[in-house]
Amino acid sequence: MSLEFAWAIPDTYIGADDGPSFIVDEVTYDGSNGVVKVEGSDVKADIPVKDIIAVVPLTADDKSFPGGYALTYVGSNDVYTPDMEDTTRGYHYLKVLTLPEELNNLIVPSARDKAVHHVHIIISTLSGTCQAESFYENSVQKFLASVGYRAGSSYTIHTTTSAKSVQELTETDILHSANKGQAQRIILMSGDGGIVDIVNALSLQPHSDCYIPPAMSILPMGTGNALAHSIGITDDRTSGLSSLARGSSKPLPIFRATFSPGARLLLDEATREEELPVVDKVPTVYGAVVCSWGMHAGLVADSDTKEYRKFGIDRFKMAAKEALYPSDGSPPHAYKAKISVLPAGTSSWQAVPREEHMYVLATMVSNLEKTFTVSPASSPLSGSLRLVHFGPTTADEAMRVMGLAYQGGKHVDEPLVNYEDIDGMRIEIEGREDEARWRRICLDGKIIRLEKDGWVEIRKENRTVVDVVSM
Ligand SMILES: Nc1ncnc2c1ncn2[C@@H]1O[C@H](COP(=O)(O)OP(=O)(O)OP(=O)(O)O)[C@@H](O)[C@H]1O
Repeated sequence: MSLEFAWAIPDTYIGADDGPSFIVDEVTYDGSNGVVKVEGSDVKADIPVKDIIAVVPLTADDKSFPGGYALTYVGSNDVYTPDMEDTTRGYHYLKVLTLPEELNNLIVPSARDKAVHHVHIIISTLSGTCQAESFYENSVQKFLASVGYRAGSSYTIHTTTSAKSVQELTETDILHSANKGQAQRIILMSGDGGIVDIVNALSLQPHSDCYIPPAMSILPMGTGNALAHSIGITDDRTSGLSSLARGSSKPLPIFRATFSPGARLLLDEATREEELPVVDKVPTVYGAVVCSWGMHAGLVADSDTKEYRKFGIDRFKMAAKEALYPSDGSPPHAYKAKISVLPAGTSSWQAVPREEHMYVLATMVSNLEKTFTVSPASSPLSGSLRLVHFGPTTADEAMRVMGLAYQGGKHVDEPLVNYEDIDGMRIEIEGREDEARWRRICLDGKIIRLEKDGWVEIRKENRTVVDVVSM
């Protein structure tokens, strides 16, 4: 099987402004190892099919390639002969005259061939290690241009300026259009925080009868990126671009958390606090990823500082070590509360037969990080809610057990760990924790402090407010 590449076009080369052009003599496709081989006088590359973002049919105005295709893929410096310099991993763009059948499923229509509904790009500047703006400028913008989308006419860019930016945009523009029955695409360049802001802004207000859930494409730019990892968006090297180009949308399952009246959202490294939104007189927050208390909530809260954020994903492990091995040499904290669960498919609450706890985490996703499989039985977007929990143990044992989550989720096979399919969970502090830091709840990365006799209850929510795009 052979492909006929003509050249890489310098002005549409994605990833650098002055990419050189190449004459390609021979291109072959090897189905057995899924690799497209490009060989020419000054170019040589093996392109794994996994690295191909999209194949776009060229329209009649591409006169030099009538009936051809534009092929975009994640490039690397192996596309060049050694004497050519390229230090960036960019997104390359080639024109192809004939396409082997095996690549037909990678074809997406050009924006010029279809009606474009409204597209919002949200660039969350402070997510993760602050890469969203540069990824937009160096890659996303150029990729969208290669499939016929132009900033301004076919999409609107929204760059965050505060922690409220995503929420404000969603509850004004996006909700308004959804309620008018308009189909929308949100390209979200953030971590899980941007997702929970969108979910809440769309869930807390009433919907019209003609409400259309916006379709959200995630380009993961956060630290954990739990939802993106759990639904396969990061399975290839295209940083979410292949799902954006070729994915389809499915309803995003969510849960509802209700809180006691004195619960407060902690902000700005816990220097500020806010009341929670109220629904039917009850403080309410919606989530799509996780609700935890104990060790996990503590380490997310403690590591959400400017200092820790510099360390990227390592901030969670660093904070976990500090929580497990306190500097005064004392053992890790034994968290005290009454916990009840509503087992899946039942209608009666059951108390967890344990007074003290270390790890209590309910989740709708499988992975909290790419390799941290907290709930191995959770399948993508299935809507199941699973609870992982265990009681007090030594720091070394907690490290060992949760370390097994990095081995495909083997921690759930440990006798110490309880793992349950649930429809709901309730945590009641009952005045048993004096210090505020032991009463922190993590909800999709947001930190909410309960009062001394406070409580939180979560339940699966049976409605769709937003769709999510995945392969
Ligand atoms: N310009 C800004 N000014 C202040 N806050 C911002 C700004 N841009 C983004 N933020 C806030 O930064 C936080 C980023 O959270 P996000 O979840 O996207 O990234 P993360 O916490 O690194 O990743 P993850 O939740 O996946 O681990 C959000 O709370 C968001 O509101």
